[in-house]
Amino acid sequence: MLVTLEGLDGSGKTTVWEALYDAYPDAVFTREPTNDSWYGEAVYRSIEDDDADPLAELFLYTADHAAHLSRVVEPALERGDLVISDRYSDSRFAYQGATLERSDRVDLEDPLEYVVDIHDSFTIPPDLTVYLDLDPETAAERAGTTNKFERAEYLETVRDNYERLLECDPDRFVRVDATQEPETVLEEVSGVLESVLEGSGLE
Ligand SMILES: Nc1ncnc2c1ncn2[C@@H]1O[C@H](COP(=O)(O)OP(=O)(O)O)[C@@H](O)[C@H]1O
Ligand SMILES: Cc1cn([C@H]2C[C@H](O)[C@@H](COP(=O)(O)OP(=O)(O)O)O2)c(=O)[nH]c1=O
Repeated sequence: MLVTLEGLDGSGKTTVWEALYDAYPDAVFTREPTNDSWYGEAVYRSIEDDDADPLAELFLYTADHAAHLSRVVEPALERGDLVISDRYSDSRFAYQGATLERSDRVDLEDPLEYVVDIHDSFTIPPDLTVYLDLDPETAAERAGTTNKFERAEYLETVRDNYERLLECDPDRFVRVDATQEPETVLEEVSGVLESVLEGSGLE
C-alpha cells in the first residue's frame, strides 16, 4: 500500500513522517525530492536557483519521480510493503502547476492538468494521501521562507491547486487540520492510517 503526505512547506509533513517510524517499523519511509540520488541532487540545485527555467524544473522533478518509482516504490510495493512517502506526485501537480501558471514560459490552458497528464502513463497513484491543511502565511512562517517556493503569495496558488486535487479525488485524500498541536495532528493521521490499513488487511 502506498501512503503519501502532502501539504505546503511548513505544514508538518516531515514531523508526522518521522513520528510514524516507531509505529510502523517495517514500512518503507521515503520522500520526494529524493535525497540519495543524483536526480534528487539536480532537483535541489534547481530549488536553490531563483532563475531556474520552470519547464526544465518540472522535468527534473519528474525525472526524480521516475527514478524513485523504479528504484524504491515499485520494488517495495511488489514485496507487499507499506510505503510512506513525504511528498509525491501531488507536489508536482500543485507546485509546478503553480510555477507554470505564473510564468509565460509556455502557453498552457490548464498547467495543473498538463503536469498530471505527463505523469499519467507511468506513475503509481497513492492508495491514501493525507493532506496537511495550513494557511500560506503560517506555512511560510513555519518554513522560514528559505527558498523561492516558500513565499506566502506563491503558496496561495499552490494551495488552490491542492484544493482542486482534493475536489477531483475525494476518496483518495484525507484532509487534516495542520494548525492543531503537533500531537493532535499525529493522532489524527495515525487514526486515518490505522483504519485504512485495517480495511486493506495489511495491518
Ligand atoms: N502542528 C504543528 N504546530 C506548530 N508547529 C509545527 C507543527 N508541525 C510542525 N511544526 C514545526 O514547523 C516547522 C516545519 O515542520 P516540518 O515538519 O519540517 O514541515 P514540512 O515537512 O511540511 O515542511 C518545524 O519547525 C516544526 O517543528
Ligand atoms: C516533490 C516536490 C517538491 N517541490 C518543492 C516543495 C518544497 O518547497 C521543495 C523541497 O521539498 P521538501 O524538502 O519536501 O520541503 P519541505 O520539507 O519544506 O516541505 O520542493 C516541488 O515544487 N515539486 C515537487 O514535485
